[in-house]
Amino acid sequence: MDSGIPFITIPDSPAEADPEEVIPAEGLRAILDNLDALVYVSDFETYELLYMNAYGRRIWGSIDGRKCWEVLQNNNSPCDFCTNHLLTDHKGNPSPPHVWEFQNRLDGHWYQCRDQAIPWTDGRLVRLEIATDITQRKEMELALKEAHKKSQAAALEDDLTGLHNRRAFFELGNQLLKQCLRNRSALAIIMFDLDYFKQINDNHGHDAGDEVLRYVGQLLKNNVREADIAARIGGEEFAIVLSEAGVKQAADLAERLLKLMGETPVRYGDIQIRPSASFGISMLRREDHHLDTPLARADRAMYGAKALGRGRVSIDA
Ligand SMILES: Nc1nc2c(ncn2[C@@H]2O[C@H](COP(=O)(O)OP(=O)(O)OP(=O)(O)O)[C@@H](O)[C@H]2O)c(=O)[nH]1
Repeated sequence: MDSGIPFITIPDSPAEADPEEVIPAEGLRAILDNLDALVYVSDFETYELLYMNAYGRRIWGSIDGRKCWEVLQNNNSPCDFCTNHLLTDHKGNPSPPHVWEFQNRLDGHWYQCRDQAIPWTDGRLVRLEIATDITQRKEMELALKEAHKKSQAAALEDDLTGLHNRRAFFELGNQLLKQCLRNRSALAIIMFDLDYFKQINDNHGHDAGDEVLRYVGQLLKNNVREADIAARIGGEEFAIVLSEAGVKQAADLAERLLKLMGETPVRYGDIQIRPSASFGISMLRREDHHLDTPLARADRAMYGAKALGRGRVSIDA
């Protein structure tokens, strides 16, 4: 089929047309074929393509005897996202244009489509789509969204260890606390502080100290459940919120972390550092309404562990 349209008139129908305003087919074809947009027309019932401008024919070739879904998507049946049903009302009259965005499954390009039911030259209603390629804009939007997500994540992440930072610890920890209060389930807090960390810095340098902190971060990532919150809340201070965990579970985890610190040394150049830490544990109480309160009890217990000689776990009574 020739992709040109016979005489089309502006305004509405040939009957009302002023001969002065009739645009010859060549003129109309020139306009449509030079648009930087895809324009096509298809039959509502048969999906047969009745017209496609040069923009589309350059991509998909001849439309002769082909259906829109064969040409545009290389499908064997109508597209599952076809919008034809949105283009007429329940009486079968044209609805306002439907504007939407979609990604072509064949070429991956994004298009903004403006779909509309219009009367065709023989009077029947047909589908008109005008689609503009918005791939560049879409890619920019997606890149921006990704960057936004990353910057949001970075604001909650501790740069050195990749653990949650202090802000994230309180934000997420308080959410967990409220959930546990609502469900009347247990919640445990572990807090620990590395022992004699100043000496590590003094003896081996600040970079060696940083390596120890990274090592502790990795230790927590490997041993703390995803549902729990592990954070670096100060220079050499860490804390973990364990949801639905009792005191024994928390003490077991603290003992395991302490043991692992002793067993697997941190390698820094040709030296090995075996860090140690003092742990304090507290349990959520019904009257706690903010993480500050059980954290302060875990902190007290931790100083108890320091006072008792370090490298141990102390539980808030
Ligand atoms: N390398 C490194 N050191 C840090 C960082 N943040 C804090 N520190 C150091 O951590 C040390 C903490 O020292 P102290 O508070 O005296 O604690 P400690 O030496 O661990 O002694 P105890 O806690 O009593 O066992 C200080 O020397 C800080 O400079 C960091 O990000 N990197």
